[in-house]
Amino acid sequence: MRHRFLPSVFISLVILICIGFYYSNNNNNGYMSISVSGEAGGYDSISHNTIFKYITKYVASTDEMAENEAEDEAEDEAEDEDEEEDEKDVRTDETKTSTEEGAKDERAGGESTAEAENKLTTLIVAGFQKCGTSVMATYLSSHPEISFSKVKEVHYFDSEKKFAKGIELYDQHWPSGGLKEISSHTAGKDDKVVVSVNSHSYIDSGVRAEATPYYVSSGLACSHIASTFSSPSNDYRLVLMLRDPTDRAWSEYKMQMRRLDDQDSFLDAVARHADNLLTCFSTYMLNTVLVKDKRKRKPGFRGCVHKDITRSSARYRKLESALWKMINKFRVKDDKEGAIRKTKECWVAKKDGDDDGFTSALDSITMMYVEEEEEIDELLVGQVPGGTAFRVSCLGPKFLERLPKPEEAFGSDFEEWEKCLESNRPTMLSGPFKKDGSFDVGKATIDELTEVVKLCYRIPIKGIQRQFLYRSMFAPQIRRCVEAGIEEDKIYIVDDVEFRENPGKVMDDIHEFAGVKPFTYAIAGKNKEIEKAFDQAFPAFQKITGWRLDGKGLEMPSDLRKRVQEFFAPFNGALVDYLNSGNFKGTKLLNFASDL
Ligand SMILES: Nc1ncnc2c1ncn2[C@@H]1O[C@H](COP(=O)(O)OS(=O)(=O)O)[C@@H](OP(=O)(O)O)[C@H]1O
Repeated sequence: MRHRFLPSVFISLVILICIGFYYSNNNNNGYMSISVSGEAGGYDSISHNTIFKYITKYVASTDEMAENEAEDEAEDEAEDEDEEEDEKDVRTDETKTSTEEGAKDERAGGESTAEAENKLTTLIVAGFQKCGTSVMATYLSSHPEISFSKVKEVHYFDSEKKFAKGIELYDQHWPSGGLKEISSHTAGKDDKVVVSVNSHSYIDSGVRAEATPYYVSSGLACSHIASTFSSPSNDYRLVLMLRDPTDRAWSEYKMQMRRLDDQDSFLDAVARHADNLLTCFSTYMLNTVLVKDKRKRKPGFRGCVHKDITRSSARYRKLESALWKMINKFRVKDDKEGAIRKTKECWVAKKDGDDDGFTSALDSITMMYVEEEEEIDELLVGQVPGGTAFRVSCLGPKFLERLPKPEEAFGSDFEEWEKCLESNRPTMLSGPFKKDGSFDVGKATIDELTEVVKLCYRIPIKGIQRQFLYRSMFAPQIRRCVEAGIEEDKIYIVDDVEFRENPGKVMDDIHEFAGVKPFTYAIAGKNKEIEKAFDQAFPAFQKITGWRLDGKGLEMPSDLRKRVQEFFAPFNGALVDYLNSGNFKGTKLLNFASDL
């Protein structure tokens, strides 16, 4: 008994001595202590005891971590593909409630048409950006027979990568994995009826909805939609919202201004919470190295960074991946301990550095965030008291986006269009060109126009998008969708003026189009209430994107407005002709083109 027990005691002792030796060694080399700092600044060293406790905790929680990490990896993989637009609307579905009068009565009628036929219809608000899609999403998400996606914008059909992963990925955006959720109504405060979506049973039929206005502009989504929903029991409907193209373009400009404000406040937050970020990251690196697997991340890294930084999840993820890149740079492949040392140097050396190069963690983080990425050797900037300092730059200046003044921004859009026409003229049909060689939109057939637009706009593109003109070229984009296989009578066209002035009527038609029962929205037409309901349904959307129901302020310069209006006049003509020649549902009388 005694003999069997002794070896294990011996082994444990050796392990403990090794760990102790390892950390004492590291701590004695002048720059190896793990720095800890509070948000107020200043550093303390983590004692051996703390490290030991940390390791013990780490070992004890390995299984749990492995699970979390697997989840994190899956999530990261999915998230990495997301584009800027994809990040903007995280909806916690549990909070989704909407106050509606009369819902009880409406539901008393029994099953919806779609349910009765046991078919699933996916209703997609597929366009156009800045044309009121969020208001439409707010209404639809309040309808008792419509299960709305957990985020407003799903961005599945516009991504080759996501689409390749299969419909299951899409289905996950609905609470029951894509299956229709039937909501019921319970009496709420003041005898109003509360629609509570989450607490109800699920069925595999009915109507689910989402609103990704980028779909129609992506050039990819429509063919993906057409090929996905090809059976009558698994059908689709598209809603396309239209607005005066000049107002739409200006609304996009204003939104981008707000997003840049958000970027700047993110940068401020990084600077403000740099010490805290540094501390989190030190711990994160320690754990990463111990795990000895570069893909494994410490669960909770996100959790220990201040929410002002994580709030903008797209930006936060870029920052995190930059930090991760940095770890890999400092990693010495065949020498894990060396990797630890180097990784730590990068951070810990700064702890004692006062004025020489790195005045504080705050400076170093800010620098890392804004500077051009360089080779590892060039990152060495010399000695600071207490250790070697590494100047680390992980995110390039490209990450910092700036929006030119309106005239310049639209000006380069005009230029791009002209240049494209110029360079593609030889390959285009000769019909729509004027004598002076310029392209005559007014003379072009819808197919010629569509061809030109396809040639001229490279899509999809990433980052803050400057496609003010392109996104307002409605007709060719609708045409491209139809070419891709979307049936005209499965497209419902909404005119924004009619939608604002008579939302009840528009929604009645859409209910019929989607196959759900009529429903009266108590919030219809009341901007304040719509905004409230929208924030409830998609809490992060406004904060992250700068979305506003009414993007007040900043008038479009009048000369620019005139120029843009003139540019779009022939496009409006083409749109009216096209809609009237087709089998589209919804309105064909567009207020913004009423004088044509
Ligand atoms: N009821 C109603 N009907 C139509 N349009 C409305 C309505 N209410 C708001 N708006 C205007 O829609 C603009 C925002 O559009 P989206 O929600 O589609 O924006 S986004 O693409 O989701 O970012 C935004 O435009 P701007 O105010 O010009 O920026 C809103 O004012």
